[in-house]
Amino acid sequence: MREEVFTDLLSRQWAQGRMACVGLDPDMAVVRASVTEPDTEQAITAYACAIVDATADLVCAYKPNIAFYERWGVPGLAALKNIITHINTVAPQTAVIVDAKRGDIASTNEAYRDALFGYFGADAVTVQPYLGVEALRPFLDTRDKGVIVLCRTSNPGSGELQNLQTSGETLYQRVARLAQHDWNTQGNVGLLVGGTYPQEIAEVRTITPTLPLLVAGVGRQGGSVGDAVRAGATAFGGMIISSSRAVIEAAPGPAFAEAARQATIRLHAEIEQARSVVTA
Ligand SMILES: O=C(O)c1cc(=O)[nH]c(=O)n1[C@@H]1O[C@H](COP(=O)(O)O)[C@@H](O)[C@H]1O
Repeated sequence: MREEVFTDLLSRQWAQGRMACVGLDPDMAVVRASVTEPDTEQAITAYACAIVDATADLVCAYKPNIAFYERWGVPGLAALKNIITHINTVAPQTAVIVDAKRGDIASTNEAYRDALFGYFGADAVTVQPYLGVEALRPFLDTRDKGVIVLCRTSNPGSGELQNLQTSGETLYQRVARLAQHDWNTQGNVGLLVGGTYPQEIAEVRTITPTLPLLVAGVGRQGGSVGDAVRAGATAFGGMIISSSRAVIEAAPGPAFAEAARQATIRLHAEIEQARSVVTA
């Protein structure tokens, strides 16, 4: 496990104007079209590491979703480990958020914590709060590591549960309030908000003036980067704006890495443009 504290990594990146994040969710058809390595572990590793090399100066974080590695079994998980090691080597100031959406009883969460922070070396993970804060303790008590709690997700059906009214507020507002006032005792909690719901991002930001907000759902899911940033950015940054397919699948084929760089430049520019309005 490396020593860097997640929130320190983030603050330094924000201070340098970086809020973009590239989601490393490799689709095997795209990988095969883009690199020549026949072996699954080597192909996924080569593909993702080339994207890292092409974008590391532009982003505050990378967000591999573990599902895209687990689906290939041992070679996929070995590739994920290789990629995180590569990021730590070539971009040691860039955070790695492993998107695993974990959350189980506390003893099982201890096993998830050891796998994600210990074995894989994540700086932060995504978790779901459905079992309550007591169950999330193993993550929350790892104070150097970020714990990003699903609050208002980007998918069309997210309101089915997250919009339910609970004591005069919605469930996602309640999650935001608990995160800000009760769960963040170690200063390592963030919230996931969907870029497809800027109004809800604004509500969450009102409830949580200080927590980092991870935004997914811009790019291929159609969320507006500008609307998300205007709804949730703070004077210090405050957000991690993540895009996966729109960046890493920008041009499957030999020029995939350069195309990913150009897509990341556009993402960064959209963030910058919206931030200039926020901070003006
Ligand atoms: O936790 C997440 O990152 C997440 C939350 C959410 O509400 N919506 C969402 O799309 N995600 C993840 O963000 C990534 C989105 O990928 P793209 O739609 O290709 O940018 C995937 O890894 C999703 O699992």
